Amino acid sequence: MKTQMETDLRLESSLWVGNKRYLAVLTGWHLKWTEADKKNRDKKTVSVPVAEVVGVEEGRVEVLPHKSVEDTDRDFTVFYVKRSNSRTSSGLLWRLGRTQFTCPSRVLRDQWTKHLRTALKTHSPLRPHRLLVFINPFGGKKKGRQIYHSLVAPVFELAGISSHVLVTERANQARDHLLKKDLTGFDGVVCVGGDGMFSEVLQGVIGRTQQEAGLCENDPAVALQPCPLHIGIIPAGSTDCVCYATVGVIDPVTSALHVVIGDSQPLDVCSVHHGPGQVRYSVSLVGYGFYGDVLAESEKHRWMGPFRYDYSGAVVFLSNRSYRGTVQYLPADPLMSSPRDKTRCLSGCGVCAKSTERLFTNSSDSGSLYSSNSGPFSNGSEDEWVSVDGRFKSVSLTCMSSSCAKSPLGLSPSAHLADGTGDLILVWDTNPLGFLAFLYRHTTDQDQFDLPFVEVHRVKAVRFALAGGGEEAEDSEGLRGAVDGGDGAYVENGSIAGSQQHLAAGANGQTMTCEDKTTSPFTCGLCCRKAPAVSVWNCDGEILPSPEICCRIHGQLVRLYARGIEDGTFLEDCTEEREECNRTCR
Ligand SMILES: CCCCCCCCCCCCC/C=C/[C@@H](O)[C@H](COP(=O)(O)O)NC(=O)CCCCCCCCCCCCCCC
Ligand SMILES: Nc1ncnc2c1ncn2[C@@H]1O[C@H](COP(=O)(O)OP(=O)(O)O)[C@@H](O)[C@H]1O
Ligand SMILES: [Ca+2]
Repeated sequence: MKTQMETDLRLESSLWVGNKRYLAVLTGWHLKWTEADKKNRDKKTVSVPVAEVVGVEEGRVEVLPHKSVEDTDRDFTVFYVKRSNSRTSSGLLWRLGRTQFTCPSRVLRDQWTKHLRTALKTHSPLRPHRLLVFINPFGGKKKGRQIYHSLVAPVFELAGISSHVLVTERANQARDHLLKKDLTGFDGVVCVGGDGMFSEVLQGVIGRTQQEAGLCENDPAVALQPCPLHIGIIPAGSTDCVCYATVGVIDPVTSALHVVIGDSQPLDVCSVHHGPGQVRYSVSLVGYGFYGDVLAESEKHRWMGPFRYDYSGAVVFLSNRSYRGTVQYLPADPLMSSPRDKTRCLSGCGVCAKSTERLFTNSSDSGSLYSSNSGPFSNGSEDEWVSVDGRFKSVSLTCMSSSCAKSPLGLSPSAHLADGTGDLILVWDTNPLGFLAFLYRHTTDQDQFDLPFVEVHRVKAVRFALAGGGEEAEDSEGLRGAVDGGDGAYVENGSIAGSQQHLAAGANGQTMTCEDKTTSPFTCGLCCRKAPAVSVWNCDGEILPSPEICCRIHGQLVRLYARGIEDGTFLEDCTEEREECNRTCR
């Protein structure tokens, strides 16, 4: 049955596109045009969801590279999202589609443009009108400014968005701006840069929301307030993992189009408490051991650009370190999903939708996946925690798949963007070949968890402590956890004598000079034969000063201008008529 709104907006006319006549129809939800003078079976219909119309302009208009308007009074131009199936990435590339229509009269032209604009307002309530844009001019290959001005700004302009652009002059400027300045009138914040830049915006937006709600964000027991400002990411960094995992491609135009049509993707956030009053937020990687060491090493080679991670990855791999520690985790409900279930979180994901229901319809949860009596930090829940200790090559926690160009399926391919859980990946000490196999599997579709020294758990919270309360004086294989796998062959590499200096460095967050005068404790595995006993935490590309942390996943704390990864194979089935499709074509 048609709704009143659909009936009111319906418009049907015979229009021209070039020298062909089309029957154009605007219903409540779609704009369609079908060739009029063809036999039935040759007829092609182009169908664009109103939600994916970017803008409507009078005249014959071109946009990229520069806007030009040929002002004729019977023409109008529609700009919309057009998909192309990119073979190199997991999602779909979006391009700006453009069709110029000619009407029989000016009156009809004005009717079309008016109806289309009304339909846009009605169907896309989240389209931004005013955006705050931060550009990191030094991210990735240092092309942030160019990317924004040549590819993104014209799309924003076409969609009638007014943008306030700030090119940052120092690290943390975007975060401080969001924490302190007047943000009235902005619908969203866009960051042009990499994961580090996104992380700044994340800290700022979450911090500001909690300040305004009068909540203490440093308290891991507090249910944080979801953020009202949407965040858009224009990828111009090194790893660009948050963009890749939420859109499926690294492409500034695709991301700009998600912003202008007001797409909305909720995202889980992990609060990482790393000392009294110290909190950071992460969405992709909280990693100790390998990923911490790679980040620490890579900071010395920033001049290499994105390649610094490959270089540092190889250096750290060759240094063959492992670290002792105690990991505790609070398992998530195993009936909801599992990190080994081989499903993927795609646009319109059912698991995330169930989580939205649980989060926002159950009032006793007061906006949190933790009810008051089963929360990880409330009294009486200690027995729900699982504890393992031993020697690890790497301990990682991710709230989402963390896919990126290096690893197209990511750190945890079945993780969900918005299910209120994270995946904890424990890689026990093993021989270098085993660890290389683990790393290598990230670049293929082989299961990196199907190895005897790897385990993965879907969790709501995690705690990490140095084994023996930070006293790294003894190194006992007896501390090894119950899970078998690592052969302990390289235990001597982590032997402690002589490495106290490095332990102090890790714990205080200071850079110290090792006995052999290297500048960082993280390279001493190569230069002084005695590896440090303690690694650092990599929190979305930021080194944390403390090795002892406590993490909690906050379900759907922020929203991005994105819609999750669109499944290209699905699209192939429904390019003609997309009426029934509520996933890719919504
Ligand atoms: C043998 C090939 C191994 C490939 C292993 C690929 C694993 C990739 C997992 C990537 C997870 C990414 C999570 C995102 C982290 C970002 O927040 C964060 C900040 O990004 P930004 O600088 O863009 O702001 N990025 C990072 O911390 C970088 C982590 C990257 C790790 C790459 C490791 C490469 C390893 C290469 C090993 C080579 C072994 C060679 C043996 C001879
Ligand atoms: N103007 C600036 N100068 C120096 N550092 C900056 C500036 N603006 C942002 N940053 C910092 O640069 C770091 C890396 O930025 P990012 O955009 O993530 O690039 P990349 O992906 O190459 O690391 C971020 O942590 C951010 O805080
Ligand atoms: Ca999640």
